[in-house]
Amino acid sequence: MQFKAIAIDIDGTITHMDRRLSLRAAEKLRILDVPVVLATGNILCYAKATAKLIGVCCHVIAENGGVVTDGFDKKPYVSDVITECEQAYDILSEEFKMEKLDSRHRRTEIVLNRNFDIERARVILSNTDLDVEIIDTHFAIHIKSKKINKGTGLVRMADMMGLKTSDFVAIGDSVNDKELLELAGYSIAVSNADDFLKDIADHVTGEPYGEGTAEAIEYLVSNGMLKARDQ
Ligand SMILES: O=C(O)COP(=O)(O)O
Ligand SMILES: [Mg+2]
Repeated sequence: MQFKAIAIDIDGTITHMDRRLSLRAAEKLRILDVPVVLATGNILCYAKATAKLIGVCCHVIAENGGVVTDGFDKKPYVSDVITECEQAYDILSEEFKMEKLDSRHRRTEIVLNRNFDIERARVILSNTDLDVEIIDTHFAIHIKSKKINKGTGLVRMADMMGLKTSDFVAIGDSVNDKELLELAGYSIAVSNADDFLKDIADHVTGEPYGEGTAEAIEYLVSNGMLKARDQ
């Protein structure tokens, strides 16, 4: 089966463990002859800069699906879900000293340094009626609305591109990639991924991090599942 596009996570999937971009993964993505959608928990300007620097076009799902755009200079779609996240943050601040990350640029969720007791925070929030969850991607902790995720972002993006979510291959490493991998027509987890993600993926790479993604793209191209440009 040939797929029409790829949606791919950034941290832990096209990077090394320390978040340096894997140049091998970037080069493999750049030579694909299908649209490359970066799908990330990072903020929009970070994701757009990553797309620009890799040399792929402008399809970005940022903030775990809260922010979606199909053009570098277009006004993005921004979900209206920040208020509950702020209320959750205010409640948790009474208990923990927390450090927000990128807060000036983050529009739909709150991201925190991984330096407080998440389990305890989850218990506190479970005693409220807020429709939010706390997720830990191993890179940061997100207080996010349960109404959005990279899967809802993919539905929106597919619609904008005139595609179905099943037309996509998806690659990821972490809990915030679950819905993305579930909705894609074919899903790949890099070998450093959380075990539960490897269990739901159609294919798991032998190599970890960006090396795993480079391996995955070679596999997809050599099996006729994605088209690459002639070299
Ligand atoms: O924002 C994070 O915590 C991780 O980012 P990612 O979705 O690109 O892996
Ligand atoms: Mg990741």
